[in-house]
Amino acid sequence: MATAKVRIAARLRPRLAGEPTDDAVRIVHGEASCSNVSTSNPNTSGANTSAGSASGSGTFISVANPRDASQVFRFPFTSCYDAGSTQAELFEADVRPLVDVARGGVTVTIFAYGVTSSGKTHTMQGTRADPGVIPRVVEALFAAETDETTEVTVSYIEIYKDDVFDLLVVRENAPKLPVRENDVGAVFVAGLSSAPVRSVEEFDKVYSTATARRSVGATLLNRASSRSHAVLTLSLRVTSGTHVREGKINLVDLAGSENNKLTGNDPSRMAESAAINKSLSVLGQVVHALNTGAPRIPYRNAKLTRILQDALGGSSVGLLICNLAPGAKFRQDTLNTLNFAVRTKNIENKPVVNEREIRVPPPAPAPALVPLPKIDLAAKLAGPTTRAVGRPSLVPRPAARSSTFGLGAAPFANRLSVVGVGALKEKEKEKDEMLPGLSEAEIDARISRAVEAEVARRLAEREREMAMEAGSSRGKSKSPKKEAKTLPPGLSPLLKRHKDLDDQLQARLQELERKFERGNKEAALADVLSPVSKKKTGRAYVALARAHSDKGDLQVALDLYRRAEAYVPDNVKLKERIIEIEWAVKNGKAFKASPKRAKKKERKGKKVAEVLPDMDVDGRVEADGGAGEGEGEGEAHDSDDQMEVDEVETSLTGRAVFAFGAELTNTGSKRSFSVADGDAGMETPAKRPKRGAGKQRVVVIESDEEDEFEPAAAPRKSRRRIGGLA
Ligand SMILES: Nc1ncnc2c1ncn2[C@@H]1O[C@H](COP(=O)(O)OP(=O)(O)OP(=O)(O)O)[C@@H](O)[C@H]1O
Repeated sequence: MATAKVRIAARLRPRLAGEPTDDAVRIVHGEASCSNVSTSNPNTSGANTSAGSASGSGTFISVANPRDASQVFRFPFTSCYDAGSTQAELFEADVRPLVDVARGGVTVTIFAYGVTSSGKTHTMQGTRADPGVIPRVVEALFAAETDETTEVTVSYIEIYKDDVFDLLVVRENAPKLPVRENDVGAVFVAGLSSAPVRSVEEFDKVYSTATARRSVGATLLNRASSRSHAVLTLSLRVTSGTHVREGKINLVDLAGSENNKLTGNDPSRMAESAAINKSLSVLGQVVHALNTGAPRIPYRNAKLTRILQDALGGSSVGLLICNLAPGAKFRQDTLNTLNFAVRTKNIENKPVVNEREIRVPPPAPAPALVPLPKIDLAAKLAGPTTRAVGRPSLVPRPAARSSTFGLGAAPFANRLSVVGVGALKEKEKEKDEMLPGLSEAEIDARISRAVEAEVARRLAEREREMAMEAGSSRGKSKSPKKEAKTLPPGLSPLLKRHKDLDDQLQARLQELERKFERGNKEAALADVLSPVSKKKTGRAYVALARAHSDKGDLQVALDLYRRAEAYVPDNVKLKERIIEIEWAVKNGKAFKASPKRAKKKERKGKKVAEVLPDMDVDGRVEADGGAGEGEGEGEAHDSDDQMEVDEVETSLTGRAVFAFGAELTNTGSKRSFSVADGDAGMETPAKRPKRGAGKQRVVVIESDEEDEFEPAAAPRKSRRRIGGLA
């Protein structure tokens, strides 16, 4: 399958009671021409003649610049839904086609993104009276009239404060689940349960029970605000004749980015908010890294991005629904959301079709001279002779959580299956050597005896080993006998072996978790510091790292730079430095940092340095738009307003330019843009014209292939929030 870009649909929610009416954010149906919309266009919403929604090259979202009323930003997307749009319209135009894609054996990920209270849950879940994407997808799956049989299995997780919980089990019994990667690199949630559903009603039951477990809380902006990201996965197994296709639909309701000044969050909500904002920030970094072709994509920096890895630059087909809240109050958030959408739009996935043939075993040829053996069907069904048919699934299948042996069960099962495979091979051998005339039951009985003998032999061997180990450690251990006595009386050797394997596995897992915790300690500390403290700490580490790097002590420098990264995770320049030093260390090369520039305060006076505390990776103060190395993206993320840093970046020429996606992508044609009324908008703040001076400028933030670029201008932006360490 060819590459597929992530599709974007933007939806503006209606004004809620009490919200002021203003035109800060609008969907403009220009020359919207549904007639010229082709359904083959990857970002086309299809024929949609409703006044409530629109698609086509003339439709755009218009947002007045929050800092300069004379500017209007335009975001031309081909799927734009205004406040009057219905759930059915969005579903029919943008979602239903993807249901068919999933039925074809592809993984589809649909995620709702937007500021808190922008309508994500309404869009994904909806209400009984006005169902959203999720119930409609399920209905479409079961309503499909086809000769194929579709089996649907549901799993449902929430990511709450960067921990993954299974929503299909009651919270008291739901431990945090680890996210793991299988040997082909597919990410999965280990120990996640799933439930087969055979009808809309069955799904409804499972879904509504699980949804009630989701973490929801009231904020000033939303009485029922989602405090977690929720990922509902519908796994499809479509059988058509001798072919099976395995597709998946991930339906993601992200928690909304939050501005704590508006949400009025209390301390516990603030902690949730920090986790939400951090994971969304990592999502932004992933998108940015993909767009800039970065060598390392920071999927691992948050569980959310690890889980969505396949949807972002992976093998799935993606649809991003951007939910927008109307009005000037949310204008900055709206710009951030649209900025994110523009960048996401350029991500290319390489969808993979999971299809295989069911191999039906050929009928055994009848022996010419030998009488046909009598087949004991019961023994055949009960015995260990069942053989796997066809290739293994391409979809990772974590161990079922229902096992009484918990995490230890999987490896034990594997060991047993090793015995089983051996037995099967023996069976084949035996079968070949078998005198004709033996019945299937007799063959199976022999096999069973062989398997039992093998199991008994291995257990005895293991027992002997354990006895020897116990003997050799008797002198060291205080009371080995006592330890042995702690085993439940009458525990069979088989169960003992289970326990050993369980213990070994648990110890290994704990060791891994400890390593992971150690690795994340800095990040955890960084989470609780204020933005200013984070920056200061990051700066201190950078200065120290620089000193070591100058001394040629690169390994220590690298370690310190990495620690700095935990405090300023978005600093592009710092990341680059880390990569450079990693390379130097790996290849045994010397590393020479660029010479330090004069500090800002030395150049412009101390006062300026104090009010512009941004610095580069080596601890230098960054000039305000001055020539230099300030290509790093905004780094001054804080939990209140972290996405603001995406708005402006300093170009290599020292001019402020948009970071609204298009110019950051690796599609050369979108890198540059001009300014409507001269170059004024591109200048540094000192050179900017006064607000409102002259005619209104229109800035087109991104363009679809069919859209023409219009003049652009830079938004006014407090540069103090931006510069950063790089
Ligand atoms: N298209 C719509 N039509 C009618 N009401 C809507 C629409 N979109 C959102 N709403 C209403 O707006 C409010 C906020 O919506 P919702 O809870 O879906 O936001 P959210 O983005 O999921 O918020 P959070 O991130 O805080 O969970 C709700 O009362 C919801 O019913």
